[in-house]
Amino acid sequence: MHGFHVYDTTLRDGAQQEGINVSVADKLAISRLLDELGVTHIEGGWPGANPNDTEFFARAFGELELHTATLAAFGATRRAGIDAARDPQVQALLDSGAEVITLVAKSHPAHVERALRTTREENLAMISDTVAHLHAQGRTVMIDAEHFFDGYLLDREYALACVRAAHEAGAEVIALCDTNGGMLPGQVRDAVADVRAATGARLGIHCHNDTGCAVANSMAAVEAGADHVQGTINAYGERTGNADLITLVANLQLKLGMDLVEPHRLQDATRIAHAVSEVTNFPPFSRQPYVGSGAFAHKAGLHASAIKVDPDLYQHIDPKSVGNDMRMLVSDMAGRATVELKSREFGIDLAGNDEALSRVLAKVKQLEQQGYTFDAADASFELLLRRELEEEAPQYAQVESWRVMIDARGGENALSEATVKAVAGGHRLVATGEGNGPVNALDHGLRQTLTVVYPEIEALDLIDYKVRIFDAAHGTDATTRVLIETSDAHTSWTTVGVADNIVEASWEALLDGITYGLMRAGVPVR
Ligand SMILES: CC(=O)SCCNC(=O)CCNC(=O)[C@H](O)C(C)(C)COP(=O)(O)OP(=O)(O)OC[C@H]1O[C@@H](n2cnc3c(N)ncnc32)[C@H](O)[C@@H]1OP(=O)(O)O
Ligand SMILES: CC(=O)C(=O)O
Repeated sequence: MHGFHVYDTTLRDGAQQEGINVSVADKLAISRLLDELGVTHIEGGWPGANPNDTEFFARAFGELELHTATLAAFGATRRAGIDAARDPQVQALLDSGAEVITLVAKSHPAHVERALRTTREENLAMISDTVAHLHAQGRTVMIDAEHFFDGYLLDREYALACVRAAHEAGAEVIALCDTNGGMLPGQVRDAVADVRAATGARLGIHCHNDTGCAVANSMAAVEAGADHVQGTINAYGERTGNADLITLVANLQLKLGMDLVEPHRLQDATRIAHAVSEVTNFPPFSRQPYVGSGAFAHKAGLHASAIKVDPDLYQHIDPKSVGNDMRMLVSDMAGRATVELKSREFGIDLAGNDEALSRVLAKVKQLEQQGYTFDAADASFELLLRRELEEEAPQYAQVESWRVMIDARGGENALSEATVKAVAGGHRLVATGEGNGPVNALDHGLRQTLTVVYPEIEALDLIDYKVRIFDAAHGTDATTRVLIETSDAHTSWTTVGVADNIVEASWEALLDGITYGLMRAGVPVR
């Protein structure tokens, strides 16, 4: 009896995604995260194809201490017309030291004849010779049967012959690949069931997402008897990507009751998916199933009112089982229940306080109509809430005035200037900041003015700035919304400002960003 394989190909097929470029150090870091997730195999790359992948294997065996995963090296069957033992590409796979070697093999007649430019018989020999050679060297060999489903639909007998050639030569698993990603679940289910019955081989599944069905197709294959699934973290991969491995594992484990990874590892899935995003430098996708920041976020007021009774009424699993959290989003679609639940996130209990709930809700709806957006700016909502309630948000300074001057010369050397006047800590403060634009200058001016009394401001950084113009047709009368993300190096928060000009909207979002940061850090009003 063999165990189910959770085979990760983030470092190989995931790295085939447009825009991903991972160094050896990145690959080592991702491998550690994959091992924490509990995958059984990490496909590290194609040794011999590029220096990075060769170096990865050379370093991985010395530097990685893997607990759940085995490293697999990826390569191709031998070239047509040469002995497997004399093919340098096959030798590089052996030289990598990997215990598991996965070979991509053709199983579609048109690919054999037109891409490989060889005969069907020679392709079968390429498969069996290469598998037998690597097997004889003591390696576990797996096959990625490329374009399997398209080939199967065109010429079932030939596709089966490729699977049999690999199986009989000693391949442990033959992963059937939907290389072009064009299959639908019914087609995959039928083909896998048929191949299994016809060959008796152990089957795996490798799907791409071109029909948006990579996970569904992989599930269908498992239901038809495949016990090896391939996928990538965050669904990275060639074109539209591969099956999202975390979604797949969560579906199989939480929905079908399969025992694939230890529950405490799945409970770390959100952190791991986001940590991989950090390494690849691709921002996490908020609507990603299970691990997206929005996967358990609720905006509609009616949802919140039911969630107040029982969160399970509007969620398909407990978010904690994948390390995620439920969140309430406050917007003009909110009801009093939304405000009550959101306030609870801030440690404010408004249960039964209908007057306050209605007041805050009315304010939110009125401001959203003017262009504010609180579902994207939690920090501004918390400040609004505290300002509306008895326990006011701290007011760290009374700003008397601010003004900005823009250097009309423009160009690289032109600096804008902002002067901010405020009263704080019993002093009247005035300072001027410079910046490479009016908002940058205002940010510096505000900080320089308040730092004298609140040196904690130095730990706060503006990390993102977004502008949206409403009613652009009104030209210079249009409304501007600014969202500013501020960070204290551990976490970040977003504030919103709306005005009929960009500088005023930015000022509001900037001041709230700093106020929120000081409040969060527990800084008292001085
Ligand atoms: C479906 C997939 O995603 S499989 C993974 C694909 N990944 C990659 O291609 C990334 C790494 N690839 C590379 O670095 C390069 O393509 C290399 C090093 C593998 C080969 O580079 P080159 O030697 O310059 O060859 P090139 O890329 O032009 O052509 C590939 C060769 O492999 C042959 N080939 C293709 N598939 C297979 C296969 N399954 N088995 C054996 N040979 C194959 C082709 O016929 C071609 O042979 P030819 O040079 O005799 O015409
Ligand atoms: C092997 C592989 O990556 C594919 O067929 O898609």
